[in-house]
Amino acid sequence: MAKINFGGTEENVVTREEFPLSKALETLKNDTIAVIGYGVQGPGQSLNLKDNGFHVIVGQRKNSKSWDKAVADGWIPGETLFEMEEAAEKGTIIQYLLSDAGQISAWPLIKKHLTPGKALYFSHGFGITYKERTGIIPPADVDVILIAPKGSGTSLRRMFLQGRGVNSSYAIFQDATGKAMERVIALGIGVGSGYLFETTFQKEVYSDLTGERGTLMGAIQGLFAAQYDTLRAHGHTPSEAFNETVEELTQSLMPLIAENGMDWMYANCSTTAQRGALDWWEKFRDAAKPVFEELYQEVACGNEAQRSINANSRPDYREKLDSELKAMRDSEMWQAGSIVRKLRPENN
Ligand SMILES: NC(=O)C1=CN([C@@H]2O[C@H](COP(=O)(O)OP(=O)(O)OC[C@H]3O[C@@H](n4cnc5c(N)ncnc54)[C@H](O)[C@@H]3O)[C@@H](O)[C@H]2O)C=CC1
Ligand SMILES: CC(=O)[C@](C)(O)C(=O)O
Ligand SMILES: [Mg+2]
Ligand SMILES: [Mg+2]
Repeated sequence: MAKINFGGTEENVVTREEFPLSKALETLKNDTIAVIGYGVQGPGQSLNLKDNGFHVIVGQRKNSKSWDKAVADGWIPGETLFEMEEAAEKGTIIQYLLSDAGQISAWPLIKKHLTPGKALYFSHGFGITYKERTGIIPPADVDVILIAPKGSGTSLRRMFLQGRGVNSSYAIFQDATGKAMERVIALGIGVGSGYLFETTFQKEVYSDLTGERGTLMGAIQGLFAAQYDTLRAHGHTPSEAFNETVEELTQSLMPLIAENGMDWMYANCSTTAQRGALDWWEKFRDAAKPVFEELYQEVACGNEAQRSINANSRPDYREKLDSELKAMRDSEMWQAGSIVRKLRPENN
C-alpha cells in the first residue's frame, strides 16, 4: 500500500505496480465473477474483466433491451449469459450492478445465493449505507466490498480500449474470509483502474451523491442556464450565448484544466480574462456554498436517497426520466448546442 500526499494530506492508495494484473489473475483464478445487471456499469466492467482474462458471466433479465445488448456484445446465452438468479448461483463473486432501486427489488433473489465465502461487490455505497431504506443486509459470512469507478461505465470501457483507464475508490464493509482486501484490489485492477483510493461505503455514497447533484451534473447545468439566460435576456443571439457558456468551456478550456490545473488554464487566457476571473470567482463560491451545504445535509440524512428510491421504483420511472431529459434537450440552450456541435470545424 502506497502513501501518497495529496496537497498536504497522506492517503492510502493501491497502485498497479504493487498489484499487477498477473497478481490479480492469480488471486481470482478459482473465482467466477457474476456481473448482475447490464446497464451502464455492467457492460464496462464485465467486458474489461473478460478482456483482462478473468472468468466472467453476466446475469440479466431475459426479454430486455439490456439482454439483447449483452448478446450483441458477445455474451453467449447459456454459457456466459444467464438469468440473474442463475448467474448469482454460479458466481463466487457477485457484482451487484443493477440500478440502485433495482438492487432493492432483486435483493431477495440474490440473497438466496450468498452462500458462505462468496463476495458481494457494489460500485456504490448506496445499498449498504442506507440499509434501513433498502433492506440490503448481507449475511455475515460473505465478503462485502466496493469498487466505485470515478466515471461513467461508458468512459470505463472507452478509456480501457484506448489503453487508458479510470481510477476507482475501494472499500471493505465486511471481511468474512480474511481475503476481502486482496479480492477487492484484484477486482479494481481487473476493471481497468490504475490507482485505487481508499474509502468507506458511507464516504463513497455521500461524496458521490453530492458530486453528481453538484458540480458534475446538477450545479453545472444550473450555472450554464443562469449565464445563458442572462446573455439572452440582454439581446445576445443563441449561438453567441451558447459559445460563451458551454462550447468554449468544453472544447477549449476544460481540456486545459484537465491537463495542468486551473491556474494554468488562466495563464493561457488573456490578462484581461485573468483579472476578471480572479476578481469574480470568490463571489460565485460564496453564492453557491449555502446550496452545497444544504445538498450535503440532504444526502447525509438520507432524504436524497429516499427521493431517488421512490422515483426510481415506480413502474413508469423510465418514461418519466426520458420525458425530463427530452425537455432539457428541447430547451433553447441545448437546441442551439446541437447546431453549434455540428459546426465544429472537424465536422465539416
Ligand atoms: N452509471 C454509471 O456509470 C455509474 C454507476 N454506478 C453505480 O453502479 C451501479 C449500477 O448502475 P448503472 O449501471 O447506472 O445501472 P442502470 O441504471 O444502467 O441499471 C442496470 C441494470 O439494472 C436493470 N434493472 C433496473 N431495475 C431492475 C429491477 N427492478 N430488476 C431487475 N433489473 C433491473 C436494468 O435493466 C439495467 O440493465 C449503481 O449502484 C450505480 O450507482 C457507479 C459509478 C458510475
Ligand atoms: C458516473 C458517476 O460516477 C455518477 C455520476 O456518480 C453516476 O452515474 O452515478
Ligand atoms: Mg460517481
Ligand atoms: Mg453516482
